[in-house]
Amino acid sequence: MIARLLRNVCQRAPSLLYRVSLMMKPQVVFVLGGPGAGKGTQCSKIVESYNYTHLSAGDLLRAERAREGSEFGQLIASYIKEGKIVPVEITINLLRKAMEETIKGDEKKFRFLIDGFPRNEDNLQGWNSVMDGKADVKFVLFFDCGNEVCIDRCLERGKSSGRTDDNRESLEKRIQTYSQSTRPIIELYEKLGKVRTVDASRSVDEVFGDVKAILDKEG
Ligand SMILES: Nc1ncnc2c1ncn2[C@@H]1O[C@H](COP(=O)(O)OP(=O)(O)O)[C@@H](O)[C@H]1O
Ligand SMILES: O=c1ccn([C@@H]2O[C@H](COP(=O)(O)OP(=O)(O)O)[C@@H](O)[C@H]2O)c(=O)[nH]1
Ligand SMILES: [Mg+2]
Repeated sequence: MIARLLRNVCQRAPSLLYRVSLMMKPQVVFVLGGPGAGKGTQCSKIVESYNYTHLSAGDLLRAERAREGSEFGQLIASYIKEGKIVPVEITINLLRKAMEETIKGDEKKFRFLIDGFPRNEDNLQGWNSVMDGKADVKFVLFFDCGNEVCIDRCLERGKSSGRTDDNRESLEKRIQTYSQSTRPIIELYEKLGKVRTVDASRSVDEVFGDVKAILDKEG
């Protein structure tokens, strides 16, 4: 009797598990750090080995800027060049849509690396008002890197990136925005015990070694 019951449960387990996975709330890791700290590079490496979808807020904004007929193209272009942070109403919609489309395409894809967001108080408020209760922020993966290294990496990237903001003038503004607006957000999460910090000034592989240790521990 008990054996039959157990066999029944075991046979049904895969479908039960599948149903549970359908109900999974999106699990989010915010990926933060200065311009050029290596957020995008490390996210690309993470998705090769872990079950995460990488969403770069900057990439989504650049795509929206390039989209024909976008009512926000001009605004986004000027904010990016000036190193300012785009009003959250625009960014949060792009992020929400990207998350929804990912989950719609495959219900098992509910883990997200949200790269380069939230960058200021406005971003955080926008996230909380739109996503609160709809997604869990597991932790912030913080790529800690000195300003000089960040600037050098972006200038090097600027030789081939075609980005309008990988130049000295924009970079000075981006670094200022990072110090004044983004660092306080990281500190806020730090107080909640939600920041996992990696020394990002080392080689890509050394940095990734620490990232793997964090992800393996966090599950
Ligand atoms: N650990 C590293 N050491 C040296 N160069 C790096 C490292 N990580 C990334 N880079 C390079 O620095 C530039 C910025 O990296 P990227 O991942 O785009 O940073 P972010 O997304 O934080 O701006 C890129 O040209 C990238 O190839
Ligand atoms: O949530 C975001 C993310 C990016 N940006 C803008 O996009 C630029 C480039 O961001 P990205 O994350 O691509 O730059 P990175 O830090 O990776 O070099 C920023 O300086 C901002 O102007 C923004 O306004 N809101
Ligand atoms: Mg990036």
